[in-house]
Amino acid sequence: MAQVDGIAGGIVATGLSRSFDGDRAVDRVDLVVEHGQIHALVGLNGAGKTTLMRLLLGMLVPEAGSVMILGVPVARTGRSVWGRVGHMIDTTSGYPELTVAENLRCAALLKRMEPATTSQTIARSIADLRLDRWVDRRAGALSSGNRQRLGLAGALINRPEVVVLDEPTAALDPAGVLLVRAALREAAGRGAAVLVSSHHLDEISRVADTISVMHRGRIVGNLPPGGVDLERAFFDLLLQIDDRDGHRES
Ligand SMILES: Nc1ncnc2c1ncn2[C@@H]1O[C@H](COP(=O)(O)OP(=O)(O)OP(=O)(O)O)[C@@H](O)[C@H]1O
Repeated sequence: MAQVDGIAGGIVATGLSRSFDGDRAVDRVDLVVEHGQIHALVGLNGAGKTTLMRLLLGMLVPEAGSVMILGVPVARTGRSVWGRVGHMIDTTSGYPELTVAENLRCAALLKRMEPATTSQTIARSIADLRLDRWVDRRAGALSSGNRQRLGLAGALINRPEVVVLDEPTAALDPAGVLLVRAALREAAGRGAAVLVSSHHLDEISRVADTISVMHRGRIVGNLPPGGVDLERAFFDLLLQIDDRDGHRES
């Protein structure tokens, strides 16, 4: 288990900041995503959730701060670490010209999975995400919800120890939402550190162990998982922060 200054975590971020054109998208964020936990990130459009996830995964370089993934500084991670991480940041996942089955074979290859078990793993993954009907369809010709299912199947194919999913249910039907919920529980249940963003407070509250609220690039507080009237608690927190920082709009 990754251990940093006494903090155990699949992901440990400290003081992360990143600006675009002089505007702070992520502002001095500290975050720990522990093994066996589902950590949800909620916030308004433009709050900085995707940018934070990109920083955590080394897709963007921070101006300040540091990230450790599975105990290794993100800038120094190699294939051995990335083979233990699964993520879905873009909703248009997968190579559009390849079929569902071919995309999953690519994902398995990139994760350096055992060739002997790859076919079995792909079959399991297709069944888990209920993609059976679409195995031979090109990713580019899938509906947005099935494309998202394909992205999830690819992200989870190697049973990763760290999972980062940006709005994994955004395009999904109610059946897909249930599958994601089960997949998140399964991942955390076997000890993975799971970070997931969502705009659906009630839905995320059913699975999350921790709900962090992001606002104007900062993590400004937590919501109680399973709590009642989370929307109200969410907006109360944002108003309180805006009042404190002089951002209140009349
Ligand atoms: N590549 C980029 N170039 C310029 N600005 C960017 C870039 N990526 C993000 N931003 C800006 O950073 C801020 C945070 O965006 P981000 O996508 O991280 O928010 P978000 O919380 O994920 O939003 P949403 O809920 O709408 O997906 C926004 O003001 C956005 O316009």
